[in-house]
Amino acid sequence: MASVPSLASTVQQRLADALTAALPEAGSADPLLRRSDRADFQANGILALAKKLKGNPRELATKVVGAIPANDVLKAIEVSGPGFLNITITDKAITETLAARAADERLGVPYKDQPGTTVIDYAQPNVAKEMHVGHLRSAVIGDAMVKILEFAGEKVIRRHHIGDWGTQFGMLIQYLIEHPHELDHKDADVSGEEAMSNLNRLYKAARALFDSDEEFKARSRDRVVALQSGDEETLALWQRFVDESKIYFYSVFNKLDMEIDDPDVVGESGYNDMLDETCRILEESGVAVRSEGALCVFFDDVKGPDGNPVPLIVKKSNGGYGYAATDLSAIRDRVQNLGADTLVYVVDARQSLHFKMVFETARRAGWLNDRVHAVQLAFGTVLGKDGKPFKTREGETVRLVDLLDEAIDRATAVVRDKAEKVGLTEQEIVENGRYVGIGAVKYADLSTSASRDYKFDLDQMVSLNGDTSVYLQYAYARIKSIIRKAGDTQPAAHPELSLAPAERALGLHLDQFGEVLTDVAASYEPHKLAAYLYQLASHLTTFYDQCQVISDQNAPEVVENRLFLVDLTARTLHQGMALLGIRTPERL
Ligand SMILES: NC(=[NH2+])NCCC[C@H](N)C(=O)O
Repeated sequence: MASVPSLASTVQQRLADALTAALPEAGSADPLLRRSDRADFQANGILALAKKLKGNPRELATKVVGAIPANDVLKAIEVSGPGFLNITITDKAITETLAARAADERLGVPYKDQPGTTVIDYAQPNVAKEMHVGHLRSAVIGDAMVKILEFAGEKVIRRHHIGDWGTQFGMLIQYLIEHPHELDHKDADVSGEEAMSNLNRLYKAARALFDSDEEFKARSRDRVVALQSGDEETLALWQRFVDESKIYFYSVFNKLDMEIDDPDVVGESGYNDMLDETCRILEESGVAVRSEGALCVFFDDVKGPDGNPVPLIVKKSNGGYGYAATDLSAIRDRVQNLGADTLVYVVDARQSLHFKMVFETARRAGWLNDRVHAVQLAFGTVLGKDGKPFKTREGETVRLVDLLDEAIDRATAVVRDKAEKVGLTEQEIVENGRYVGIGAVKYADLSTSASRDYKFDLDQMVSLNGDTSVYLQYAYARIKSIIRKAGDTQPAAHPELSLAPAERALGLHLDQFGEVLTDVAASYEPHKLAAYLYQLASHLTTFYDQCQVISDQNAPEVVENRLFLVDLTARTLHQGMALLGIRTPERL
């Protein structure tokens, strides 16, 4: 089905046409249309135009209004104040537009004008290490962006750039060689928890030995050399660490109700074969230069506290490669082999300097250019209730799984509280508890601008009132229960009916869904979608206060039109939440 133009864009177009007709000397001026409290929309563009044309704004405004041909979208246009236009839409146009949206399975949301290929780098934990709240943010924000971009028609390739390479593996592998049963499982289907606790135990033991035993340290260093030179036995053991960690990662992602496909997990090690060439190209083109034995890229605007330039080191003086060489190789791969024209990195803001230097280096090398660009969707730190970086009382990093389990427990209690009234089975309580708990965690993250730090506060997250996912999930379930009561039929719209103020407000908000999604797909700001959905639920609440849906007092077509409105609201909520990666249970 074709996309449905929003009423705002229809009005904008009519005003722009009238502007050109009435004031040809204005060229193509923007009427600057905004939603407004005084009417449905307000256009402020004539003020600026009057200044430019040295005319009287009210006179110009009157002229523009006179040039609008008769139509059944605009009910009233008033010139007000110094030369604003207050615009009211007809009820008929609102209902007809909504009916067109309802008839489309995409709710009339347009596809991107020129879809391209985006490679998005997100959900990138580190092998043999616990996942923490920072990994949660990357996963949650990244997953939402993947869904939003795909919905917009973009081709999206996911890359989970896990930390699976580095000198620490020498120590781990050497320890495993000397204690060969440390990663053995009791039975074949080992749980993620068990896998991680094995890795943790091994890591701690290896670390302790490494720090206390010089001979083990030496053997570990030799092991790094063996790993880097591709020794088969060493690589096979390294692979065991990766596989064991994946069992754990996948169990966490599964708990997060997130799909991660194994072929999309291309960790740092996946670029090993490219590192030499990447450095050779950079050196030969003069982008990178030798400095104190290391291969470096310098930037005019990157200096340390002492005023000396801080370079990006692509190859260390001992010949080793680091994080930067890998990321530069990944850019080449993503652009040249995967055909990306956009690269998105959902990574902690604390790595912003790294990405700034990596992107600039890639531009100098020509891998990024006018046609191919890269952005870091940088996110802030997760704070505890006290406003300090999130730590346990003992000062340790909080384990992600513990948090998720606690969120699910709290949410299950909330669901259970109301379960009897709704008539939920035990199985539904458990399932809904998961959806509400995981939804709460995701929504808390997605409803604040990613660049800001946010407080991880479970009490607030599962609160039934306020800007939370449960509030939205209840709004959805309530509509579903009304629709079930009405007999579960597909309600039709009645454009001939006049609308109450709360119906118009709800309707006009519903009409903005596509615009919001287009904006979010372009700006990488999923919090705008969360804000839109919260406002939608708030409009719905006002609507319930002011308008009865099913009532003997209402004519049957009023009932049906209201059912139509709430049904479209439910579909919009469902679609919007799904794009944020959050489920909306039918009964709650
Ligand atoms: N291409 C990248 N560097 N992606 C980000 C990787 C994040 C890294 N594994 C971390 O835990 O901090």
